[in-house]
Amino acid sequence: MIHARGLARTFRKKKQEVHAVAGVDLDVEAGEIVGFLGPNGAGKTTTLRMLTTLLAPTAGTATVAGCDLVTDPVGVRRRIGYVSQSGATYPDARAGEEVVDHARLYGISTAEATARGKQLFRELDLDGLWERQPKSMSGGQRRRLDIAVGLVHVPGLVFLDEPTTGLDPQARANLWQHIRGLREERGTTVFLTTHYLDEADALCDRILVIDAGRIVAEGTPDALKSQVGGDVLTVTVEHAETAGRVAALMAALPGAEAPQVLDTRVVGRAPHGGAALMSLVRELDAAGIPVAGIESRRPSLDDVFLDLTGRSLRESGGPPVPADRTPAEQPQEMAR
Ligand SMILES: Nc1ncnc2c1ncn2[C@@H]1O[C@H](COP(=O)(O)OP(=O)(O)OP(=O)(O)O)[C@@H](O)[C@H]1O
Repeated sequence: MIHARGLARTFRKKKQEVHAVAGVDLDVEAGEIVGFLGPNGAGKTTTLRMLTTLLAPTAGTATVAGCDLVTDPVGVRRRIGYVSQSGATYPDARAGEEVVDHARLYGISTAEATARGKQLFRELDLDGLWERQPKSMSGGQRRRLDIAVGLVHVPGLVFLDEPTTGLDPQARANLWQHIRGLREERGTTVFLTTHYLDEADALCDRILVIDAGRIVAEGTPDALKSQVGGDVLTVTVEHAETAGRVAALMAALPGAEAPQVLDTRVVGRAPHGGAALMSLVRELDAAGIPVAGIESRRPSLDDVFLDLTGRSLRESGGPPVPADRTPAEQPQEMAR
């Protein structure tokens, strides 16, 4: 459904070139739900804007929904839906009109567009808002309206740029259900960006991780998590001055990696977390170190992220990487 090779986009900013997307290869098969994850400024939106023909690539080739991105952009546009981060509805129009007008652009009759629009309003919990102006809707309602607009022409491939940002947990869960339903009932392929790791984990068949304009990992959520060696051990000490001794004990566990000390928290990784935890508890006890909490957990997608990008996705927000610096030279935002 999407096949891109060497896709790249460079911007000039204050006399400096920024390789927003620096040669991306990606393949998305029909019927897949694929999540595109990366820290702020990694190149997600730029990639989406290229794949949806809104931005010309500076290099590379791609076919999207069977059409060549560069030589047949109209063919691409006919076959896709795109819900941008900022949305595309006019604040003064009527919500229902927006949906119907969008469908009409795709040659759908007013009657059919209205029926589809009303069904989407029901599914997305927008019932009763058909006549409402977007400017008087809540942020979450407007987001769901954007999504209704992006889906009303029943595209075979949908691009969603952070679809659930600003939605409350119930609205997010509804939308996930709707996205799964699109795939199950209509075989729709979905390519989405998100900052929510639980969303990527719960919804996506496969995840692509982009950092500094390059794909740095891809796989199913489980495969990515199993790449992270060992379980995550966290000990919270009562007095920060004892954290160093705890880190030394943790580092001495069989197969452990160098732990991090974050004030009163010591975080490390070791294989077989349960057994490692038991032996750590014994040693802490023997050393007489007072502990406020101790836990072992399976690695999460955030741990995968931290491993791959040196940053936590939740706390990312770093500056763009100038073109003359490699991803490895990117400033590390968070102490590891
Ligand atoms: N029109 C533009 N002109 C100059 N630089 C740009 C432009 N658009 C994007 N960039 C830069 O390209 C890089 C990638 O931006 P992009 O918006 O694709 O990142 P992103 O991964 O979508 O980030 P976020 O998660 O914050 O939305 C950033 O450094 C950004 O500042």
